[in-house]
Amino acid sequence: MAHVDQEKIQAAVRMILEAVGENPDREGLLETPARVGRLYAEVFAGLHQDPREQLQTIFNEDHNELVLVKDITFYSMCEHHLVPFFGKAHVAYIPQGAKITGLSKLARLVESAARRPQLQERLTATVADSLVDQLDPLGVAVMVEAEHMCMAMRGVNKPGTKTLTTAVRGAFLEDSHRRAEVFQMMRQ
Ligand SMILES: Nc1nc2c(ncn2[C@@H]2O[C@H](COP(=O)(O)OP(=O)(O)OP(=O)(O)O)[C@@H](O)[C@H]2O)c(=O)[nH]1
Ligand SMILES: [Zn+2]
Repeated sequence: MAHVDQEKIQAAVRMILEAVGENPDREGLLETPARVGRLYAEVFAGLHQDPREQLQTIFNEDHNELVLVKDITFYSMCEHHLVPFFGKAHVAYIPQGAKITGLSKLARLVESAARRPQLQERLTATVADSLVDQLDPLGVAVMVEAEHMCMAMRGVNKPGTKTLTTAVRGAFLEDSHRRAEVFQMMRQ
């Protein structure tokens, strides 16, 4: 809850309720500004973190083959409309120099990068670049599949669309076979 000005959020939510023609003093809405304040503290908790900090657990294990954690569910907030986009991230890397990280740390990395006003492309690139920075791996491949509520419930009104973004670094960039293989494993 740190770093979030609860008083300011509550005043702002009250103003939004008034602006849309609601009565913020009716019984059902009395606690809403406080609830939204707590909600924002949670969904924007990554904003004051450096996602790379999630990768501080490093094991000395000489495994120079693919590591892939698939189907990491995440919820993020579209920075244009402040409504959710959500889906799954698939994170792969090929370690080198006997530097591997804890598997859960890959999911924590996605969480940290997602919990802020975000773009899907930036989320994808941030996950890939954090791994490059912290582990100096031979290669990194990240794929994110998401549905954007701003496309589903308003605007173009197209529920059910899926947006896929990728970020590849190192060996996956240079070797099209490796890249095709890892993308196939991610989509299986
Ligand atoms: N590239 C990218 N675009 C996104 C993402 N999230 C939302 N958008 C898009 O951001 C765009 C914002 O477009 P604007 O024309 O400024 O806003 P708008 O009038 O609300 O646009 P519509 O959604 O088309 O109604 C829309 O096309 C959204 O689909 C994202 O993660 N990446
Ligand atoms: Zn949006």
